[in-house]
Amino acid sequence: MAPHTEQLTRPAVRLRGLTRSFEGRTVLDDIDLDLPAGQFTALLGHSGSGKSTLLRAVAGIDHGVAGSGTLTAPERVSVVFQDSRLLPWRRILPNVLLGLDGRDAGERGRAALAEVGLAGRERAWPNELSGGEAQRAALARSLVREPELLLADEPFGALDALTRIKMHALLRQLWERHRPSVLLVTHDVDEAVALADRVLVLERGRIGLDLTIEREAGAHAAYRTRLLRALGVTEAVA
Ligand SMILES: Nc1ncnc2c1ncn2[C@@H]1O[C@H](COP(=O)(O)OP(=O)(O)OP(=O)(O)O)[C@@H](O)[C@H]1O
Repeated sequence: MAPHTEQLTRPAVRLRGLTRSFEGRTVLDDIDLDLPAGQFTALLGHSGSGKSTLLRAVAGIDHGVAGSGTLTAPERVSVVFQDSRLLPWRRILPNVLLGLDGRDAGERGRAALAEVGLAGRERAWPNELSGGEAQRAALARSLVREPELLLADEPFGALDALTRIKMHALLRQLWERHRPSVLLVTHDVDEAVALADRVLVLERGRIGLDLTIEREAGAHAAYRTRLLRALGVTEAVA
């Protein structure tokens, strides 16, 4: 996977006037959004605010949903979900390689597995992996396709807190190495601030806050407070 040094000027994704409704109820209301190439963006919002609907629209997998708008997105898009979606009847390497061909596919699959810390587990069955390992395999399956855009819908939502922290470090490391544009859907404010360079807050069908995250020591708490306020959340302990 060739790292590129592209400037953050050419948008990888351009959405214009995106509207989506279910049974007459508008979930996304005339959204315009540019995701610059190589940027790591997190999308925060309350449950039901339309985060997954927006991600599916960007992925082009919301056929049959009522709506309008235009989308420009790269050709190579990978999607990771909360559940690894590994096929239980295939070993890990064939799962990672699913639908790929070419003489070097096996080698690339092994390299991707090594990169996510699963070297030596190529012949394991999905049910032999822990939840965290299964998500590592899902990341390898995405990476081996060399995506220009990586869409992740709460990929760590089902993991325990410690595994989640390790996965955060892994995802950030993979992003730094390969620089795909990333859109990460999460409802975890700390996850958004820890990983992303830009955090969007979705509310009432619109992007209510568009926050650039500067990686400075000690800045995390201030971003956290600002995002919680935007979400209308009060913490029990100040
Ligand atoms: N296929 C569908 N048919 C009907 N309603 C839907 C459909 N998909 C989503 N919705 C509705 O659209 C709204 C937004 O759903 P969406 O899954 O995008 O929210 P979300 O922010 O991702 O929520 P969560 O954080 O709980 O996953 C919800 O009210 C949901 O019930």
